[in-house]
Amino acid sequence: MQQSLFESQYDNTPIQLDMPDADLKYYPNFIAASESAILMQALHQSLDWRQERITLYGKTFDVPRLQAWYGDKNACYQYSNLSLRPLPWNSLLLALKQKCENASNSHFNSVLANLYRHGQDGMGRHADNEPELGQQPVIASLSFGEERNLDFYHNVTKNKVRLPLHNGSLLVMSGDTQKYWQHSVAKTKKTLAQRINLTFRYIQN
Ligand SMILES: O=C(O)CCC(=O)C(=O)O
Ligand SMILES: [Fe+2]
Repeated sequence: MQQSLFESQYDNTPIQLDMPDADLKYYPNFIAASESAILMQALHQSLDWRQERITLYGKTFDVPRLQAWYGDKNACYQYSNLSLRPLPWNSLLLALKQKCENASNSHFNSVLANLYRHGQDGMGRHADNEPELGQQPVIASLSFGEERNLDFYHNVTKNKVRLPLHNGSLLVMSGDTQKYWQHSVAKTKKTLAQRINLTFRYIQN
């Protein structure tokens, strides 16, 4: 019999976060700490991490993190007038995708991987509300390594909620979350170890 990639009994009971106009389910111990350390190292080594650049007001900057985009062949997304093709899945990403699909009862065809190398890496405020994600996208966000805060901002009430995402956790964002809330990963001057986050998505074509 094939051995399972995931040996441990994980805790698959989510915490439903009490935030208006959002559907957020948090699984603090989705993957056991011992496994998360191994998975983090495997992701670090096996993904094709790239330094993307963005142009803002005529100036070009390095994005403050490394990224990799994997998925089904046809799961392209539009980015600054470019149609970006994903890299083909590897077996580790496919296994993690399956695990997130089972938990969230959803289907994903792509994943954006982000590597935050230290405290000075982060992600600016945004919503994952691109048209190709549909009206009420389900996004499964898996975190490995250093705990970082995901800060939510309500578009109308300006309410702020800070959610620390810890090693081996899963956050499933669905319903109207992207419509009413933006989120960011703040930079910090603190000395922090690396973190890898995977956001599984379904791109409609
Ligand atoms: O790193 C995180 O927890 C957030 C990533 C994110 O918001 C995204 O990939 O869209
Ligand atoms: Fe996001």
